[in-house]
Amino acid sequence: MAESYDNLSTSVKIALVGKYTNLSDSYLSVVKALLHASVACSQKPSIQWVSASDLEDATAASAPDAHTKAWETLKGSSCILIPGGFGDRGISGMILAAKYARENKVPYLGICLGMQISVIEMSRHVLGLGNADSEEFNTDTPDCVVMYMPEVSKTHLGNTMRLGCRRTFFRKPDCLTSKLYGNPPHVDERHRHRYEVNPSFVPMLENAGLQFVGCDESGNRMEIVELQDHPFYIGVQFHPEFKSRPRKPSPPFTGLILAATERMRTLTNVSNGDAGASE
Ligand SMILES: NC(=O)CC[C@H](N)C(=O)O
Repeated sequence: MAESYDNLSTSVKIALVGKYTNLSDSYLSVVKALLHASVACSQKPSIQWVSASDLEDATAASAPDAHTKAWETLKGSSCILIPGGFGDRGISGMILAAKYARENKVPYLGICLGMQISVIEMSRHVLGLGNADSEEFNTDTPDCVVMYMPEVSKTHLGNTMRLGCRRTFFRKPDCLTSKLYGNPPHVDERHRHRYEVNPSFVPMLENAGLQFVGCDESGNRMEIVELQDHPFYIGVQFHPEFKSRPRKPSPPFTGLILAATERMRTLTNVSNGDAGASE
C-alpha cells in the first residue's frame, strides 16, 4: 500500500467542509476512507479543509480574507464532502456549500449531517420553504424537514441515538449507490444520529429531483438520497467511513473520487481545448 501510494503522480482535491476543521482528528475515519478510495482510483487525496462558518455571509463582513479564501478553496476543489456533526455552528455555511455543489454539478457526498444539509438546502432553495430546518437547530420551524426520530437502543441502555450497524434497503434498485455497492438488495452500515428526514416531505422533494433511494425495513427512515440530473450527488444517513479498509474502500467514497477524477479530466480537457482553439 505504502509503495503504491508513493508511486502515485496525480492528486485529487477534496473540499472537506466542517465545523472542526482545525482538528483533523475529529474526521480521522473520513480522512482514512478518502485515502483508501483515492489510492484505489490511482490518486493521492489532497484534502482542502474548509471551515463552514468562513463561507457564511456574516464572515464576509467580519473577516473578509477568510471568507474569500474559503470560497476560493471550495471552488478550486474537484469534489465536496460534508461529514457528520452535531450542533448548529457552521450550518448556514454547509448549506451554501451544498447549494454550490448542486447548482454547479460538483461531485458531492453528504454523510449523516451532510445528508440532512442536502434536504434542508433543497427544501429552502428549490421547494421555496425558506424556513425549512432540522429540529436540531430550530424546534419551532413550520417546515421541519429533518425531525427527531430517536431509537431506544436495546444494547446501549438509556441511549436515544440510532447507533451501530443497521440495514438499509434499496427502494430504487437501479440507483447509482446500489451500483457502487455491486447491486445488492441491501447494505449494512453503521449509524450514529438522532434526527432523520421527515417522511411527510419525501414526495415533494422527490418531485423536485431528490430521490430517496434507500430506507430502513419500516420504510420510514430515509437512509440514502441521490439528486437527479447531477453527475454525482449522494447523501447517506449512515457513516460509510467506518467500514472502509485499505484494500476494501467504501463504495460511496470510491464513487466520489471517481466522479471528482472525471470532473478534473473534463475541466482539464476543456481548458486545453480552449487554449488550442484560440491559438
Ligand atoms: N453523526 C451525525 O452527523 C449526526 C447528525 C445529527 N446531528 C443527528 O443527530 O441526527
